[in-house]
Amino acid sequence: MKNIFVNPIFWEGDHICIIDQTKLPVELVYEGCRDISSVWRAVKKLKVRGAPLIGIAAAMGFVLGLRRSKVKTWPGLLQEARKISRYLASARPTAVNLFWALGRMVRVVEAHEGEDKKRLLLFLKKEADAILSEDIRMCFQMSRHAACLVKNGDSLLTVCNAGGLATSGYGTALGVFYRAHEEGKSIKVYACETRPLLQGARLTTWELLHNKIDVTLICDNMAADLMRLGRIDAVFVGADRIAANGDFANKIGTYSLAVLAYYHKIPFYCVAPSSTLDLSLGSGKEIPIEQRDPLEVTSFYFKKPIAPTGVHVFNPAFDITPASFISAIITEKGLIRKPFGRNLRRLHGRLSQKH
Ligand SMILES: CSC[C@H]1O[C@H](OP(=O)(O)O)[C@H](O)[C@@H]1O
Repeated sequence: MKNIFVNPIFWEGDHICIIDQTKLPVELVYEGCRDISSVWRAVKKLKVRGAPLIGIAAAMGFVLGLRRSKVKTWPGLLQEARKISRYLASARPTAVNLFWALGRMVRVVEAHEGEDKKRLLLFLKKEADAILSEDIRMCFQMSRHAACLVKNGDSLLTVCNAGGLATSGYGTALGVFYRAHEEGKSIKVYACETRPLLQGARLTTWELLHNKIDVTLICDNMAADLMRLGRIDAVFVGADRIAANGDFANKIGTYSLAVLAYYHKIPFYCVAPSSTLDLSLGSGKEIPIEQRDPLEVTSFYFKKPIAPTGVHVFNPAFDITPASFISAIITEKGLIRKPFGRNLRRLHGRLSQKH
């Protein structure tokens, strides 16, 4: 088993414990979530963030919510389950993992209709644990499939945080870097700071330094020059939702890196588990993009204003990268190249139906 150095979420007795990622890198703060609204708030405020981790948190929050509910009998339990699912689903709209995980939890309730609540909760806890352990396995598998894409001495670029903090502990794009490092390859990572919430500056650098991987922090607007100077050998990013044709949503700024990489003939890879696939969507045009609080842009991480009051703000949390810009998508089932539509279906079948 590869080393997992960070545990972003876990059960602590009867409640959920999370790393509050908004406090990193200054403080490593663990916070207890004792009810469903604290899980919802943690996802909304990005205390817990990253597509796979949002799904894991939703599954655990679902268990917490039904356990604390006063409803004990049927059909009330099924109605309550669906209400909990709708509530948690309202936290953020883009990462399909949230809806995929909640769909699994509701299906467990439907499959055990009439069951005693105590036993039902055991089945639900088992499902939430499975979602977590599957993510651990998928992240390791993706890092193994992608190992052939990283050569000794490579300089790699990434955006946002697609690491252990965004998943069950090992990461998607960063899991590739961890694996390369574990195999003794000498790599250098350039991390885009990722305005406005600075997941790259705060979280990716924290993870990579913790794992003794050479990391250089850059402003988002410096990536083009690094590529022009021939300093980047490949780009690896995560994803929040991948449509059937391979278009995918990821942190805002990913699309510009894809265009730059394409222009500079630099391989561009998207690393994401099948829980991030939404094959019910034909293309990226159908992926909902979260619009966030303007204050994230008009202040420097909410600490001090950096724009005059009254300025209009455009603050989408994600953008869409068309499949044409992608060299390969890496899932737990392997390296998927063009034509993505056919190859995603071949490898992942009818996965990720409408949620
Ligand atoms: C492992 S993919 C994580 C994915 O989620 C991030 O978004 P956010 O920090 O807003 O949750 C970003 O898109 C990452 O690539």
